[in-house]
Amino acid sequence: MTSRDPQQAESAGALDTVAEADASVRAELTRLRDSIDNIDAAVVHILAERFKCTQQVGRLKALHRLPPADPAREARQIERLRQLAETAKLDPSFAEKLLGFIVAEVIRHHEQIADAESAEPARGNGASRTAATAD
Ligand SMILES: O=C(O)C(=O)C[C@]1(C(=O)O)C=C[C@@H](O)C=C1
Repeated sequence: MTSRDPQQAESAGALDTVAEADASVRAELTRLRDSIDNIDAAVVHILAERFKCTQQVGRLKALHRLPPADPAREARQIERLRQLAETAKLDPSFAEKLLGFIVAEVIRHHEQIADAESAEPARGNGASRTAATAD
């Protein structure tokens, strides 16, 4: 029940705001929200680390003219993640969708890196390839 329909909310005795709830309920909600905030922060940090790795993969792929996407690798990741999700009692399709969302962003980054590399191959990490093949 939400308080979006005031009439419905009133008939069910629903409250409009958390501030109106009992102090013990508010305390429990605060405790749970503190944990949610910690978990969200961990997710952000973990994702940031993952993107640091994938940026390096993107540079490596661009440098060696490898395609941004690797569907076979993705199929293995999906299979592994679905199994992990099942063990952890997380919806496997949710886990797959989440991975797909992240990987789509990674591929977009890889393409940007490859575009920059092909436009200016002597810049960035491309310099090492140029240096290695110079003279
Ligand atoms: O492993 C790779 O080849 C990557 O580019 C990383 C990654 C990923 O984010 O996990 C991204 C794109 C590929 O299609 C597969 C996996």
